[in-house]
Amino acid sequence: MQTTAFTKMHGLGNDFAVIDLRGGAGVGASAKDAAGAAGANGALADITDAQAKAIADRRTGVGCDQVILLERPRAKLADVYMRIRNADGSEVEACGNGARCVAALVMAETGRNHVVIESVVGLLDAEAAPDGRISVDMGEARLDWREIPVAKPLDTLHLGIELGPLSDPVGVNIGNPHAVFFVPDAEAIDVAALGPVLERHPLFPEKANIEVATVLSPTLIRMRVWERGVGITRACGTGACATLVAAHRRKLAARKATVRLDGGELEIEWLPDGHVRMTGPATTSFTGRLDASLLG
Ligand SMILES: N[C@@H](CCC[C@H](N)C(=O)O)C(=O)O
Repeated sequence: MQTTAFTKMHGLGNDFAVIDLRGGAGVGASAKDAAGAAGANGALADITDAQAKAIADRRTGVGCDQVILLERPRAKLADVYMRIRNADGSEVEACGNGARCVAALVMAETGRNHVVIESVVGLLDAEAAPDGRISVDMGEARLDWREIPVAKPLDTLHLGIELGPLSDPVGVNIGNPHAVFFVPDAEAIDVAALGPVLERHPLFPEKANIEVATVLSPTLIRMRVWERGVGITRACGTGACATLVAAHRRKLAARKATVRLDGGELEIEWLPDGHVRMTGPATTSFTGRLDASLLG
């Protein structure tokens, strides 16, 4: 029986099961090539919420924060189409660490050091940096209350909600919704207790990723994250982008800074055109095959 292949990858410990649904032809192949290719996952067209959740399960599945699906691109300029499912099975719009991992895979496949990833939020340009890290243009940071989104008209620089030691976050959308709380000491915050309550706060109709950040200097920010649909993760690329944008909007940081996460550091720059550039590592851990019971 044919089983489904996956690649286990991570960006600073935020880990993924990457499943290739392109029909085995790889990047740049024509539809004819794809149809004729004996791809490992040729028969698999999609996975359900329940299957994604089973794959992500750390006790009985592969174990990961997100399941990432690679599909054939829709846009002419793109090399690959990326879809993202959180560990709870929900499909979401963006994943920064995942984008670097997908870029690294496609770069290895094509031999190019510049690739374009398509997703539901648009086209993301990715480049290999000389030191081996991957730099991705994550698109424009969106700041209007409707774009976060929040439930009512508000200045997103001061969302005004509070819970315990956390208050008045900044709202930022980097393809997905984030609420960034600034605190004197991020290490002292009980993210595991506060994160799930804030994720589901009525102000966030699509829920939100919750960041707790301490600005250590204008170019260094410590950030911890509670990811929507997952929980605490060791790193969140879009969360790091949102944190830098929020810190700059609050006049706490420069336009370019290092964001220090549990799993390591990302360089983030909010460019004058409104786009956010994220630079960091992408690591392949191993390849494997899904147990058929996970797709049952
Ligand atoms: N780990 C990601 C973000 C994944 C999606 C997020 N949990 C959401 O629900 O929006 C990253 O690196 O950006």
